[in-house]
Amino acid sequence: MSALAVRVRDLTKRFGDVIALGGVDLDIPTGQVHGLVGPNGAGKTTLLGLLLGLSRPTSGTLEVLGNGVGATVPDGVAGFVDAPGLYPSLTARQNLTALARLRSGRTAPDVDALLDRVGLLDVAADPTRGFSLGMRQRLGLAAALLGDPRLLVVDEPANGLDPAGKHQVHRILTDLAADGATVILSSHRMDDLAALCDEVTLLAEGRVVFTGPIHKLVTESGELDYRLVTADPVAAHRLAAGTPSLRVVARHGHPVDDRAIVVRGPEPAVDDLVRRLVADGVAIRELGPVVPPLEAAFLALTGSGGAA
Ligand SMILES: Nc1ncnc2c1ncn2[C@@H]1O[C@H](COP(=O)(O)OP(=O)(O)OP(=O)(O)O)[C@@H](O)[C@H]1O
Repeated sequence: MSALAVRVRDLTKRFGDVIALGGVDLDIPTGQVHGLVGPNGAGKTTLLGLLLGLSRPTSGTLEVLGNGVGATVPDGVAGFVDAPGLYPSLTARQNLTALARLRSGRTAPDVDALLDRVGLLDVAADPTRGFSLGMRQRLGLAAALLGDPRLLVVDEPANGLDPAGKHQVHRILTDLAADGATVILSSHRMDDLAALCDEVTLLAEGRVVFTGPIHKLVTESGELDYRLVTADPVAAHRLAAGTPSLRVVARHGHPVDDRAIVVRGPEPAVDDLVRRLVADGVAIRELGPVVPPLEAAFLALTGSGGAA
């Protein structure tokens, strides 16, 4: 088996005048959960659709599971974009059985086991018409798992799920990767991506602006703002102002209240301040980044003003 589940070179996709993807290069190793993130309109859905064979590239090379993607998608690839397609008048069990027959020409023996795996066995006999968004996502995931995919491509798989459901879906995805499959998921939830993914690719305006391990993405944000609450805000302000490479700032939207100060600088300078506070006997009650580091990196690299 190729060490790469996905190999993309100079991939371009145009819709008329719109360049949804403009010269994307990307390697996704086998056996990892890989996150795709980016602002609205960055090209994530377009890329997922190309991987699933739902559309064809305008130009460039796209190899999946060691095979070039041409008129057909290689065996072993499954998933959904936007939302899973279901037959509303059929029950959950009937939906999966029908899909299994369509795909393999025979009834899959493991439909109930799959429904159990995604937490839908209790509602197996209910028509999917009445399913919530979270239930649809789970059934879509079960449908994608029908053929034991080696590459699973999913769009916001935890959309609409409560915390327990989200945990269950995350577990399914990480178990798949632990068994050697590759999972590519698109999400706007940076905390989900941080919890799930080995590596992430950040797209902006149809281009890759970062690809690699999450911890490296975090370092891309450079200086962060940290909110510091101490037992003695006056002393904390004085010590922070005297710490090299550190500035005391008040940011719009993050006003400094009378107990807290906000400092901006690299991590080692914040460490330095902590040592100074401790040496002066100033008790630290809270210290943390104002914007989570992943979100800060997202904003820095995409130049977005809004949240992920
Ligand atoms: N079928 C289409 N016809 C015309 N333009 C399209 C089509 N599909 C996508 N686009 C355009 O391509 C660009 C990328 O869209 P895409 O849906 O891939 O972005 P995205 O990153 O998935 O965004 P979102 O986070 O909002 O889902 C956008 O400018 C979009 O308007």
